[in-house]
Amino acid sequence: MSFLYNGTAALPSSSPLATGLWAVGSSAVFESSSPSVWAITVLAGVSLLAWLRKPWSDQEGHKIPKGPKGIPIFGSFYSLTRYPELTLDFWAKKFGNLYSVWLGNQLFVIVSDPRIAKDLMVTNGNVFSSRKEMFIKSQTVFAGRGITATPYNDRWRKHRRIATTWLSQRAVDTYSPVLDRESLSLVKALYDESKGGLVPVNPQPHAGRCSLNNMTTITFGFRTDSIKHPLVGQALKLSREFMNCTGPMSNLVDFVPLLQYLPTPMHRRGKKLHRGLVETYGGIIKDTERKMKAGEKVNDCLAKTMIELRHKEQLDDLDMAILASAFMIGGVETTAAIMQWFSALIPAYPEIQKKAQEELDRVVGRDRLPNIEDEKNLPYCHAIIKEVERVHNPFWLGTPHVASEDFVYEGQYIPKDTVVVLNTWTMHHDSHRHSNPDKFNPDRYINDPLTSADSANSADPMERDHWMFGAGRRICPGMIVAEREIWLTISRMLWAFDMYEIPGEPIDLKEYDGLSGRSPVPFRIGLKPRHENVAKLLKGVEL
Ligand code: HEM
Repeated sequence: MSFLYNGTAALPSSSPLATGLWAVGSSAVFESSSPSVWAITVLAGVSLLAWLRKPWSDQEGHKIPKGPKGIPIFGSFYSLTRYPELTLDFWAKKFGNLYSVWLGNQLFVIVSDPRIAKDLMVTNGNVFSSRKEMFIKSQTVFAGRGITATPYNDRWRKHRRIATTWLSQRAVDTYSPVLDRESLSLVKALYDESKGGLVPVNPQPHAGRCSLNNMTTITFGFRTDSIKHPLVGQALKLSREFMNCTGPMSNLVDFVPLLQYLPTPMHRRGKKLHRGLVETYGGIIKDTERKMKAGEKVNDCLAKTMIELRHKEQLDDLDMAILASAFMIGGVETTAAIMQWFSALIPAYPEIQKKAQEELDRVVGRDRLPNIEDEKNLPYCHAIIKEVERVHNPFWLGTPHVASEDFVYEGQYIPKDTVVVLNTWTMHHDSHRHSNPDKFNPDRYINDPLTSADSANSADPMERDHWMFGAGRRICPGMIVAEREIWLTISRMLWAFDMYEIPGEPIDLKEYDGLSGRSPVPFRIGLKPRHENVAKLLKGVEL
């Protein structure tokens, strides 16, 4: 048995953390036509010098938080693998709740405690609300535009303001009928595909289309009518590729600047993804603009708002295409992943399903489906959703923030430009906050009636339900729409179906699709309608 270098020394090489380390690095860095040896030598020399000049302490002698030292040039990059959250958790146990990691020349500070998260990202939000302009995600894929990857500046404020006009509580109330319709359509699609409960179904593409339709309606004012619609495949492919290309700690080329001058496969993929986003979503916006100019009817949507505001807000075509892309990426894989993890997980817990269905029968009855107003009266169903989100946060590393000035926190130095990562895996598995954290147990949330959006404002950060939506001024602005959408789909699936595992087809809850965003690997489940009103009430529902 061999051991990994440095901070992960206790992890056996047979562990999932150890597999494929060098494979990740080498394929991510060089193309088959490698540059000449002397170019590599120069690159290595310059990178080594930069590595040696790193800031380890400030002028008053405050040191950066301790952490794994890493190796010259690459830092600890090779200790992170397909499961970076497990490595971060391992280091949190070794170095504490605030530690540092170097990846190439980039310093990361990893936050694994709710109080520190609040102190830094909320209380000192003026310092910790920026983003690093990552080479692949920000510079290549988003071309410096959009809201998600933009530093804390006026462009970000403008885009956040425009995004919020479509994501605030008031806005979401106006288009709740859309969310209502799409969740019904999802249940109907599952019912039809299972032939009324007779054949197994993979719910994933249906969940994907449901989230997609919500976002296309909000962003572009239209919906798709089946999972075979060309936009479904194209949009899901783009967001999957985005998840695979933009992990906050997964691209060495982001952290070793000289590699950015080499023709790496990742750079090529980033450029192709950029083109795909601009052609697909920029193309729809252009079409919308053409219709508006021709006096054709265009439903209210983000695209229409942007076109109307383009001169006042000085939005160019690229701004609009990338802001729309942020909705189509941020709002699709995320909510769909929660629906998918729920569907993968719940068949293993028939007693939890039964308890939720007894609550639904008691409060809602069988003559209608649950709706938004029912949520406050269905604490167990509400708790199931929070527990799915705790154990299967689709973005364990979230979108890191960046310190925009030097900061000293409890005697530890966090230099300007440090990337700050919320280590939500450790926070969601902290046994002081969540007893027996490896157990799927919705009861832990039974006395928590708050929405996640309200919970994020809890005075005591230890009371916050989970950290799936991030923290502080960059917290996910799509929380309200996401929660509403997830509530309607999951409560209605519980109302309509007994969900069970197909004999001989175990569902893998550990492996996943996607590098930075998580959804389960393909699986099938049985969906038995619970009573005859299911068919009756779904009759006539539009697919
Ligand atoms: C389960 C669903 C979702 C999850 C888990 C999720 C998660 C996140 C996280 C972790 C962040 C970064 C927060 C931070 O920096 O602290 C974020 C930002 C963002 N999310 Fe979501 N999100 C979800 C749904 C949505 C939806 C439905 C939209 C709708 C458009 C959306 C749009 C955005 C945008 C635009 C940002 C960038 C905000 C900024 O940088 O200022 N998200 N999301």
